[in-house]
Amino acid sequence: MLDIVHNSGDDIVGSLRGVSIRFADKTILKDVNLRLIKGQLHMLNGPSGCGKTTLLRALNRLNDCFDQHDMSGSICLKLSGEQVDVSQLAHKFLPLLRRKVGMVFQTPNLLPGSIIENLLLPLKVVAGLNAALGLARCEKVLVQVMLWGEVKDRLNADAASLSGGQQQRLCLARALVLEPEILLLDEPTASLDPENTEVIEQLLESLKQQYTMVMVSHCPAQTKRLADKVFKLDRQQVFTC
Ligand SMILES: Nc1ncnc2c1ncn2[C@@H]1O[C@H](COP(=O)(O)OP(=O)(O)OP(=O)(O)O)[C@@H](O)[C@H]1O
Repeated sequence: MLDIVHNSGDDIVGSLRGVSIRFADKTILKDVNLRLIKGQLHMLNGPSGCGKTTLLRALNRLNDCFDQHDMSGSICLKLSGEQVDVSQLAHKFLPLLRRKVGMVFQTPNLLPGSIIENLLLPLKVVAGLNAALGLARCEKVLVQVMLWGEVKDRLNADAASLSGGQQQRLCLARALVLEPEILLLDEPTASLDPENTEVIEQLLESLKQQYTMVMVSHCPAQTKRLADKVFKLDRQQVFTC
């Protein structure tokens, strides 16, 4: 079913048409059609194992990392003002796609190293930026994720010494430092206590206008607090609420 929303074409930053995804002989999603609207937080809900993470990963082709994966249909994203058919992108463009479509995972997955290295390394490897140029950008994103005040005096400390909530904010900063346009968030508060969950939720609320977000959540209250649009996944289909 096509998501019928009367948005001007300019507002649509993503269109999935007839997307089906299989792992080996198991169909996970079948003939999915949906639209992503600029600056909105789109929430994916649904029972465990229904394919929420699989759908997220399709948007930046992370499912390609797994064997026996097969996808058909088209996923068009508007990136840097141009329509890109993600499903047809050659492998050599995937690092650029993943830079523009950043992802934050359920549990913080920091790189081994210091706080600042967690930001400078992706900047160097993915964006080719040297440390001198990168530092200003690191400060900007650490401010953006409300972490600067807590880490500015210990940027060279081991990132693993941060609390769980701080680590998750650093993971968000690591995605933001690459200047993405779309953010994929896979249950980003699942491993956090209520206090840290609230901090991350405030943060996501503040990022809404600047980024188009697609997020997975199992929590109805969180969905109510954050979502501009809800997609419910069930029995291989996606329904717009
Ligand atoms: N790399 C993979 N190889 C084979 N099967 C996979 C792979 N990734 C996911 N699956 C299968 O696809 C189905 C959907 O998984 P997915 O992780 O997308 O569900 P989910 O809705 O995010 O679940 P949860 O809410 O429990 O995190 C599951 O049956 C899972 O076992």
